[in-house]
Amino acid sequence: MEKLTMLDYVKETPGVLRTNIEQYTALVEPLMKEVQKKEIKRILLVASGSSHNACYCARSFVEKVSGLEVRIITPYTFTYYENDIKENDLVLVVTQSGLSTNAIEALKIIKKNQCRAICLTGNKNSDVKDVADVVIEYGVGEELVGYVTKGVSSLALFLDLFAIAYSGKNEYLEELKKAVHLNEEMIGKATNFIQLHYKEFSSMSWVYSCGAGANYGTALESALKMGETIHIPSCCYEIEEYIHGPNLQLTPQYNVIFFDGNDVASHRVEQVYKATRKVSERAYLISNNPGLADDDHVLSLSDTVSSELCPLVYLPFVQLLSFIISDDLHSIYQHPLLKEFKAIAAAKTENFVNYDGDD
Ligand SMILES: O=P(O)(O)OC[C@H]1O[C@](O)(CO)[C@@H](O)[C@@H]1O
Repeated sequence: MEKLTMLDYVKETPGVLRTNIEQYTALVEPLMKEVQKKEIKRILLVASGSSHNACYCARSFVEKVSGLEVRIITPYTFTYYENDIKENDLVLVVTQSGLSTNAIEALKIIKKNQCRAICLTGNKNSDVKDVADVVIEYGVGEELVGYVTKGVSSLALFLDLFAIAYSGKNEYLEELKKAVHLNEEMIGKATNFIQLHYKEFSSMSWVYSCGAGANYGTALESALKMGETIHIPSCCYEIEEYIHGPNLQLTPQYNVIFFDGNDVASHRVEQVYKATRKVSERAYLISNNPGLADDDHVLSLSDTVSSELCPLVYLPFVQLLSFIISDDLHSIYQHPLLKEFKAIAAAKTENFVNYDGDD
């Protein structure tokens, strides 16, 4: 059988998201059982890499709908510096593979603090089962490719669905369905957009991704995914922070991608994008800003969702850009010395199987 790719999983995602929305009460029930045990005031999400970014993609929606504060922290910082768990905290360690060594360490710290060690994962039979008190799957199904795409969107959706179940505000389900519809539209539109600017995208030496609000999560994932796959320096900035220093090194060679939430801040995104275009033609904007409809560096869709759900719509763009360019350039293969790196500092347990064959 042909090896599955990121592209296969990007295409599979809208169907999985639809199914998860349809079956959301059953999907979030194990987590709902956990929150019924005590009063919750804050959710603490402990996660790395794409799992961490998916939490950022969901945070604004979860806070708006549930009324709960959401804090996101990396497992390393949690384990060594900031693990003061409050009585009304719901702490969730999130790891898609269930094989990240730092997530396992975070679960051990939670147990040591005599709190409930809850793990959200893509695979409940993975190593986390040996340390967690309870392991809950978030409905990604199987994703063999390490450069996860389906897992990011389905994790963000799971957190959104949990907020709906927790608050009883079922009216938000319709907007989630609309976001999934636009996620599917984005797959086609992003593919065409990448082809339109193929000479520039396939010759990037470094790239900035800029977003704010929920799209800070989109920008984080954009930066991580391109760095992981295209193997170029790839940074994420909040929109306005980008013009407080990082912009000062701009030259016409710089690539900058902006994610607009189509909300009250859009006018400022437009200004920052237009300012960047004065220095580099390699600036791109994902936005439905009607004032930019004729600009072929702007990718827009047939409709919008509230800015809190934008990441669910925009993620296919960053995933496809990472896949198409890294696949065409064969850039995904790691330097041979990375083997020696991993022998000293491993991010995954020995049970991790590298499906991609890139190490
Ligand atoms: O969600 P997990 O499985 O803990 O993985 C976190 C991150 O670790 C990596 O697999 C790298 O080790 C990333 O690709 C991923 O985003």
